[in-house]
Amino acid sequence: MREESMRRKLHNTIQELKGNIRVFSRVRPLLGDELLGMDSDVPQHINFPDPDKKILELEKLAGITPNEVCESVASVRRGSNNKYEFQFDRVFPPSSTQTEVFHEISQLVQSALDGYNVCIFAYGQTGSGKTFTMEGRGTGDNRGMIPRSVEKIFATRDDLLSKGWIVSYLVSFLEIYNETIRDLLVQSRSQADSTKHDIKLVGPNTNEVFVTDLTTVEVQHQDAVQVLLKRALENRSVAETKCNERSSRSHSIFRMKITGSNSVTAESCVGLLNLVDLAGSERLKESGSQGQRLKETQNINKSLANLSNVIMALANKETHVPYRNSKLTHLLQNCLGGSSKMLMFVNVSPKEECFQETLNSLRFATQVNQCNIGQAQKKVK
Ligand SMILES: Nc1ncnc2c1ncn2[C@@H]1O[C@H](COP(=O)(O)OP(=O)(O)OP(=O)(O)O)[C@@H](O)[C@H]1O
Repeated sequence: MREESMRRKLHNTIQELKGNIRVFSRVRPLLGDELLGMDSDVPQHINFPDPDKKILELEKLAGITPNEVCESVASVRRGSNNKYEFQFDRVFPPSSTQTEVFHEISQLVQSALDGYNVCIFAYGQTGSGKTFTMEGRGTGDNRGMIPRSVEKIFATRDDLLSKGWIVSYLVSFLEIYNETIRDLLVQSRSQADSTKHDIKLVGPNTNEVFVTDLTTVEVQHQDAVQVLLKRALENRSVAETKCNERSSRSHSIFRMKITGSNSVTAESCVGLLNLVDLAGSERLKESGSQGQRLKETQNINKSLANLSNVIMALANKETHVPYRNSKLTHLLQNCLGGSSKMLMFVNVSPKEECFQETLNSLRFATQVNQCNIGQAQKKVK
């Protein structure tokens, strides 16, 4: 227990020094047909030169016009032979397992249990492994960050109860598609399509918001969360057939609110864990979108740009933070900023043809990594 509390303290100290914003990069392996004609299952244009696993090097193997690649970010170095070096808090090569990745975020999940607001994002182009990282595949070793976080949270339950805590866990799961909120936990699909949801402040003297008419489920056991995740997946896949791979075009937010009160010590605390699978980040120019797709891409670009604007405004301590400019940041406004902890995965495709998008994603992540958004505060009464 002492070791655990020391680890927690160290995590909080590191996070405070970093300003409570961390960035990890994860490169997925080459899969299926992508391996055809390749000498190896490891991408040749992405190198991991650093034994400490903090540097990712992108190398353009065959002709790219240097001007095509805008390098304005200080920590991105363009070396010879068109090499671009990026430094993050942690870099996960294609061989990394879900267990290894979760190990690096488990202290943040602990922070939500300790009464912090925590946001973990997956950012990257379509097909780069965001959903695999967050939700994972199946119930075995490929389980993603959401089920693993839930397991960690429930693993502490008995210990908390034995120490006199009364705890409750409230789960919601929604998606934002074309700036419209859709409840992923509804029982009836027609209800999901017909209900309009708004974002409102919980009270006059708080920046805490809630979504009107959103299903929130109190869960007593981790298996109950699995049932909810399955329901969300079904609700999403139905929409997908109607809206053409909609899940790639929407942001999804899994939220767990952990409330605890202890009558013995007269303590209470509330933590919020948000696990956010962002919509594919590909640029308009590269995506060649038209019609409905164009509208989707514009909405995605707008909301991702606004996420970046919010982070920059927080880092620059600006008096106005433009939370309300998109549903995503409006919804997360009390989980981004001084009193919260944030981590961003930048997911990377190993395909060489995705070089430009990879570069765009890594540049975005580098900007986020350079932000210092201040110290987090626990919400303990
Ligand atoms: N680390 C990994 N190991 C094995 N398979 C992976 C890994 N990452 C991703 N995949 C597989 O690659 C494919 C694309 O991944 P995924 O669907 O997670 O991408 P995505 O970024 O969420 O895309 P979208 O934006 O379309 O939702 C999936 O078949 C997924 O199972």
